[in-house]
Amino acid sequence: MKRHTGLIVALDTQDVAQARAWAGAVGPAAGAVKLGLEFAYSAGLDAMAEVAGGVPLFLDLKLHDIPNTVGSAVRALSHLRPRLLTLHASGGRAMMEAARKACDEAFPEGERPALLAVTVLTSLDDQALAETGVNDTPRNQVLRLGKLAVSSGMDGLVCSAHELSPLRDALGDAPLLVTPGIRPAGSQAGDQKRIMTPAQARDAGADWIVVGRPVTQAADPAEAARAIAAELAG
Ligand SMILES: O=C(O)c1cc(=O)[nH]c(=O)n1[C@@H]1O[C@H](COP(=O)(O)O)[C@@H](O)[C@H]1O
Repeated sequence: MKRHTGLIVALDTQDVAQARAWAGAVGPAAGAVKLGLEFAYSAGLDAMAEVAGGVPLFLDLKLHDIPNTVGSAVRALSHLRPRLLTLHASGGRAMMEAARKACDEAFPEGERPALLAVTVLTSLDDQALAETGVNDTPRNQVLRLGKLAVSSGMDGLVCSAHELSPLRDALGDAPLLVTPGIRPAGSQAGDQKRIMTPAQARDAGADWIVVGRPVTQAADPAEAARAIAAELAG
């Protein structure tokens, strides 16, 4: 199946004016903008909806706590009306089910965010994952957590593009698969370990790619976002 792959730009900054300027610049090329922990802890949650403006908001708060706390946190976020919301799959089944229930109860039908379970961070390679006590490859751990997350009611997963093909084989077309760790040819990997280019991620079956620094640190972020959108459409 030929799949449409959209671009999400990660606006990682503490500066509200900067985030607003980036959102305006990349908005025409991006299907959504992502605001995460750095922005939330500095500018606050209400600034997130304001900064996104008319662009759909990916609220990347990576919730990870006991079920009661995560469920309550999801309820407390409902006024922000994000399109996508993250939590950690490693929080376990009961935590994800509590998030699902809270989301279904607190958000009106048709305005519920897609709940995305983060599997294995794209900054982890085999060795770094082993140091956390997981004696398996990132690929197998992503598959394990991905199956758990989908069977716990999650709408999709955050994973690296390297795991897309085994996830599609195991879980089919339905789950939204969202891949950070995307680096256009020639750009710096930085702290990302499991990386692919936009076109490679598209061909492997991503619904969305998430790109931050290669866009926001470019001389012309609007042009960088346009070039990635063009690569995805090509
Ligand atoms: O949940 C995420 O969005 C996420 C998960 C993950 O495994 N890896 C990852 O990089 N991210 C986020 O995706 C963005 C990637 O940014 P760049 O590395 O600058 O392109 C950051 O905002 C990360 O917080």
